[in-house]
Amino acid sequence: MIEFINVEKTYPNNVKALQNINLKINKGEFVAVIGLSGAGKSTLIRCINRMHDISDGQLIVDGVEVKKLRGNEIRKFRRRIGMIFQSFNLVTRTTVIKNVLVSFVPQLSFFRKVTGLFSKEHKIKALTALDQVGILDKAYVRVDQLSGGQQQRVALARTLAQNPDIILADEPIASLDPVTSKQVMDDFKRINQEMDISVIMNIHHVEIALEYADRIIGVREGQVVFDGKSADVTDEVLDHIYKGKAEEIMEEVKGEQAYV
Ligand SMILES: Nc1ncnc2c1ncn2[C@@H]1O[C@H](COP(=O)(O)OP(=O)(O)OP(=O)(O)O)[C@@H](O)[C@H]1O
Repeated sequence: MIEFINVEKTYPNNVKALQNINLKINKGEFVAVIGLSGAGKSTLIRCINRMHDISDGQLIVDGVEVKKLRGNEIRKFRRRIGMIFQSFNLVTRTTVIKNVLVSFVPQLSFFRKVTGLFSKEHKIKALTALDQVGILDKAYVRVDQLSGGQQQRVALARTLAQNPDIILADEPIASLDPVTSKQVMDDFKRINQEMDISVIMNIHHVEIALEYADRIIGVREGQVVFDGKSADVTDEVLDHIYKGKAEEIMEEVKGEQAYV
């Protein structure tokens, strides 16, 4: 379980990105975090694996208080939490399987690190992960020959190969077309359901969030302003989460009408 207790995050430039966050996310949940740009979605997700330190409160992941972890403990902790980014973060000049095998590097002996020799067991794990996201046939293809959706699947396979309990996804479909986005979201859903891996995703596409996530966390100005089932998200709820944006659009429309 992931638990936020009165979590606050203030960046060094004094921007208060998170305030008074109290949340409990159970194992196996599929959660979408939605809200305006700058609302604090990325910060909220990135505190979970300590890419960002919280400024106050407690963040507890499966009984571990994240801010108390030191050095090697942080590396070990992060191995249980996969992270998927909008930009895939792959080495595009090399093969798909090598990109997945990279996830095992921290576990290798010095000899294997230096020689780049992966064990048979690691190779089987990497191929299994590629099979789980439907791109086993691409294992020996160079990443730069794949489509955006296929590249995101490689990133997902690299994460799966670590055998994570939690996957954090920061705008995973932001640079994909609608059809590919659906395919990648289907992968996330299947992984969530079949492997019981919690998925916490920051996403701009509200309709997709509602279609795939079981739970929606709405963030506005660093605070949780909605936390409930996707099925309970009405237009009024969305107005509340995106308050301010509607007025801005109306002003823009008015401005354009005046121009016309
Ligand atoms: N490294 C940083 N240093 C200082 N301020 C930051 C930093 N990262 C984010 N912020 C600020 O914190 C606030 C929350 O940012 P965050 O990136 O979490 O929002 P977001 O909801 O994910 O936005 P987007 O959808 O545009 O990515 C914003 O005001 C942002 O400018």
